[in-house]
Amino acid sequence: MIPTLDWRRFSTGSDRSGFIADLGAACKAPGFFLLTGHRIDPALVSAVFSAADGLFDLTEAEKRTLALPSRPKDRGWSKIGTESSTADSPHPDRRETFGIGPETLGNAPQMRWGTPYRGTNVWPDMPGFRDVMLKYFGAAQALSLALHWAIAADLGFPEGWFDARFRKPDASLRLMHYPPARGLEGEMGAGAHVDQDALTLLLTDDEPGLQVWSAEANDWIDVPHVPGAIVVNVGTCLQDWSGGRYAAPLHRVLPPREDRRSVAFFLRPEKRAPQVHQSERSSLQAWAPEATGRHANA
Ligand SMILES: O=C(O)CCC(=O)C(=O)O
Ligand SMILES: [Fe+2]
Repeated sequence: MIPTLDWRRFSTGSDRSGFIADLGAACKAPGFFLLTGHRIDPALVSAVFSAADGLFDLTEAEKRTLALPSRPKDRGWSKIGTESSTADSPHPDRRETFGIGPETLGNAPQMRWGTPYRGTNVWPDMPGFRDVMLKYFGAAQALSLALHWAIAADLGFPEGWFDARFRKPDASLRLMHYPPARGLEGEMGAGAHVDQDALTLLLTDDEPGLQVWSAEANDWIDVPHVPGAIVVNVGTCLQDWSGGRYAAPLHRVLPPREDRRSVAFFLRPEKRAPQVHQSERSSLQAWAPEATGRHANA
């Protein structure tokens, strides 16, 4: 149900047109695919998970020093139960998160005013943590930009169309830890939502929980964990750029049986709106006006 695509078909040129066609089909439905052959070092991925485990293992008092309450979701630590992926849900997400943004953007003067989604990173006092995260941030960003070359070809956009929009991409890395379910009514790891970015690259561990809504099946379907594969999904920004040909799929995370970890990399274009709830689709116009087609050269 969730297609697997081997990036080497595109990157080595062995089957570019086949890869582009399969990628396009996957982005239309279900809007999720597994990417293999991507050349992100498995040792780097393990190091990211180990560093994330180390962070979430800190005491609550230590983690509180890494929380940036004015900028939730984007940078720093966020405690279990403080956020909700689904609008107006009485059940907050049962997960703790740690967000990292682009270092360079964060240090620009206009980024220091507490604007939501902007700001400087906060780093735990843990040897190697920052280096590992920034190295993975760079690798995930490069891969997500390269995927857009194939996407441009599928959508019939001129070469470089996306490059112009991602010259200084705004992106973030979110480490997530879902504690085991307590079995309470309505409990959810992450409520049903669509991602408000162009593409999301997700690393999962082997604890199940992630599900995507399938219109075809008229049901939730499990997104499998395939060792070494990266889970990729379409966000609302790319959905709009594609004129609705691609779908930003609704997905959620069920409360896991055992501790579950995941690492999401969100790629967005340069322009960003003030922080809005994920359900407020009209807000897209504020940060990706070209997505509406009304500002073709924005
Ligand atoms: O943890 C996961 O597997 C997915 C999380 C997610 O969908 C998100 O943070 O947007
Ligand atoms: Fe998501």
